[in-house]
Formats: sequence, C-alpha cells, structure tokens
Amino acid sequence: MVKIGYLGPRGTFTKLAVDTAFNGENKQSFGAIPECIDAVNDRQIDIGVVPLENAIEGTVQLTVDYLVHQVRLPIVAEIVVPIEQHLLVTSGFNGDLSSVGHVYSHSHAIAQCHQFLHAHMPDAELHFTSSTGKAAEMVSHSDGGIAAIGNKLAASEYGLTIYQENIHDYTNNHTRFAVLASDQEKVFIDHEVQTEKTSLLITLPSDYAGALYQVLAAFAWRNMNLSKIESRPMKTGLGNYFFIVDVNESYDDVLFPGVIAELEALGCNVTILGTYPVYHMDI
Ligand SMILES: O=C(O)C(=O)Cc1ccccc1
Repeated sequence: MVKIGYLGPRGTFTKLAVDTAFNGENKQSFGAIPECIDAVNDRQIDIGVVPLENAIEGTVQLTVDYLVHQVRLPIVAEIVVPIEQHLLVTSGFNGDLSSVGHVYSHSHAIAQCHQFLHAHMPDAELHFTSSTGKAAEMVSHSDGGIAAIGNKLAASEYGLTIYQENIHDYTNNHTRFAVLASDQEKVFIDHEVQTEKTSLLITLPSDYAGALYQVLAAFAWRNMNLSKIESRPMKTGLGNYFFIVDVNESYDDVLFPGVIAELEALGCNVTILGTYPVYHMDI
C-alpha cells in the first residue's frame, strides 16, 4: 500500500488536503515539514504532502528553503484548498475572551486572523506552533485560558469547541500544498486536473545589469505565462538571491529546453523543481 506522509499531527489543513486527495492509503503524520520531506527522501514513505503557499500570507518559507537547500525532491502535484480558520477553545470555556491570555497556531494561521485578534483579543499573547493541529492538541491538554486557531477537523479530533467560526480576515483564503515523491508512478489523484504547471529555480549571475529583465524576456517572447516569481536569499551572503518561477504549462520538448538554454547563455543556473498537475479541491 502506498504510504503518504503529511504535516501533522491530526487535524491539520495538510491532513484535510491529504484526506480529500487520497483515500484508503496508509497515512503517516510528521510533526515538522523537514521531517516529512526527509522521510520521502529516505524512502520511509512514498509521498509527502506539505504546505507550499498561502494566498494571504505567501510562501511557506520552510518548505521552499528545505526543498531548495537541503533535499531536492520533485513536486509531482499541487493541491489547492480553501482555508477557513476558527477560534478553538476547551469545552469548559466561560465565554469571556478577555480571560484567554494566549493564542496558539501556525504562523500563517495567526497572520490570517490578525484583524480578529487585534479587535477581540488585543492583549492575548500569540504563540507559533509547527501546525494548527499541534496548537489544537496543546489547547486540549490545557485547563483553559488558552485558545488555538485551526479548522473543524482539529476541533473534532481534539474535543474542542469552536468559539467563533471564520475568523480569517480575508475571504478567498486558499493554500497550495506540494505533493512530493521520488517515484511519480505511485501518485494517483482521482480528481479533475485544473491546470499544469512547471516550477523552476533560477540563480542569476551576480552584478549583471538588467539580468532579471532578460530572464523575464526569455519567457515573455515565447509567450510562456508565469503565475509566480519570488526571490529568496541564497543564504550565501547578503544580496544573493535565487528566484522561483512558476510557468503555467507543463514541461515540453521545445519551449522549455529553449528558455533554459537562453537563460544558461545569460549565465543563469536553472533547475526544474517539478512539472505537475494542479488540483483545486473543497475540503
Ligand atoms: O498547520 C496546518 O494545519 C497546516 O497544514 C499548515 C497551514 C497553516 C495555515 C494555513 C494553511 C496550512
């Protein structure tokens, strides 16, 4: 049976995404994103699912940086799901938000609810956890006085009460999850494919006037549509960056070799992080 790892513990958004995309397989929870990626790399599991980007808070930097700097595993699919955040409390909660001194959640979940927290719990201390599920688990072990931000699954898994639903500041809150696997053959997602994408990692030659402009031109005149471009530090010194570029088409034998050759002629280094189908799902 195919083994699927995910950012856990129980009740995370990643678990919701995994349950929607895959059924029946053997599912294993990992407490941290790097652990899950390592397990795919070490072949303890066949597939790893980790959060990649949120519509409100942006890239999950831990995932991108680990994939770029530590473990190069291909992205073989992307799952996009809507995200609704709720305020979760212990069942004995007295209903007075001012008695909640601490709020726990994943940094992205907290960032998605800043307006709510500012308006209703301005004095609560905010604490980041490795996942929303972890935060719910911590609240379930407490005597009260603390709350978590998470989803409905977390509330039911940990016996918590949803004090307030939909506390995220912006509607249309979605997260992209990356499906990682060394062996693409093992990945089967029985849903309609929304679109195909290719993610590239590009490093620019240093001190080169107009380099980024020329990189973008190589895509532009080929009419290759980009859905994302983001720079991240190379970690080799201040001012050194790499770029993640998502192209809205799957890898082909004409345009991609052409654009890569042109970028390499400019002195860029290009790595394909994955060419993959994108699935939009309701959780
Ligand atoms: O912490 C979780 O539940 C995750 O799966 C990561 C995450 C956090 C916030 C929004 C979407 C995904």
